[in-house]
Amino acid sequence: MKLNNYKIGIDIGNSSTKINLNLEKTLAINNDQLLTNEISPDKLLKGQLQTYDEFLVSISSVNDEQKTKEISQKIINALPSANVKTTLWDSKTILEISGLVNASQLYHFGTDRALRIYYLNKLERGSAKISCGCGSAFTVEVVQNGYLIESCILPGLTMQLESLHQKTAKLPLILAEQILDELASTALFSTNYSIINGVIKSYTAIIERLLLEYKPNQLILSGGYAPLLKSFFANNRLISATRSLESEVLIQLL
Ligand SMILES: Nc1ncnc2c1ncn2[C@@H]1O[C@H](COP(=O)(O)OP(=O)(O)O)[C@@H](O)[C@H]1O
Ligand SMILES: CC(C)(COP(=O)(O)O)[C@@H](O)C(=O)NCCC(=O)O
Repeated sequence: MKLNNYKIGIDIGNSSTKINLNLEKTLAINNDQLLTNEISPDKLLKGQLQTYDEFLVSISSVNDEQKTKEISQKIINALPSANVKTTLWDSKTILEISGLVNASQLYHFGTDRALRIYYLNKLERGSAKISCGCGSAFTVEVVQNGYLIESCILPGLTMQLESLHQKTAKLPLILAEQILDELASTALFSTNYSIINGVIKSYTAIIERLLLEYKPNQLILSGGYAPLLKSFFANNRLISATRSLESEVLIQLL
């Protein structure tokens, strides 16, 4: 008899953990909050628990072993104890099964990057495909015809905004969530305008350059800041924002 499976993808980033529930929805929970509070089973599955015989949990993490264990255990504890099967993925395994030709050069990559490369390399061949991870860090992966051909890592949006404030005497702290409101209300060339303009263009200029250089037929922004960054490109049909791409791929790996 076939078991009635419920699949859960857990993508543990540097700031937050994305919990994908059976490809139906994704919860994003701050790691510090996850570590200090219990997760109620109801928050996780809203009473759907009883209808499933088996929970398949697919986990990846860019954190150390201890933090990864603590975070995943918190989530697993919120599931019914019977029939929970977990798989913890590492970058080497993800890249090997991605079929990427130069996979063996990339085993040091973060698992989030390996999951995006896996996704890009399963798309049809020919044109370049590009992913940008827009989370704690901003990363770029360019895949074409089975090879990774470009890679960048730079500070993420919050990291840039916080470091400008913390490492200078006079620059204010701007929160990522305030960017659109602030741009709409601040005076042209104000300090806030200049900070936002500089930080956002550090990403959009890279993206424009990638579009020119590699002429991709898809450029996928993922991570929490993906929709915000996409809003700075007027109607570019090649650019999409999929916040929970990595946790969806984790479910596809099962
Ligand atoms: N699906 C989501 N919905 C709402 N906010 C999200 C989502 N995913 C991430 N975020 C938020 O986006 C910001 C960047 O986080 P994220 O992309 O998860 O970075 P990391 O992978 O480095 O942890 C965080 O404030 C996080 O809470
Ligand atoms: C680059 C990263 C910090 C991005 O992490 P994130 O912003 O998704 O939390 C992470 O993928 C990582 O630690 N990578 C290891 C080095 C590498 O990918 O080359």
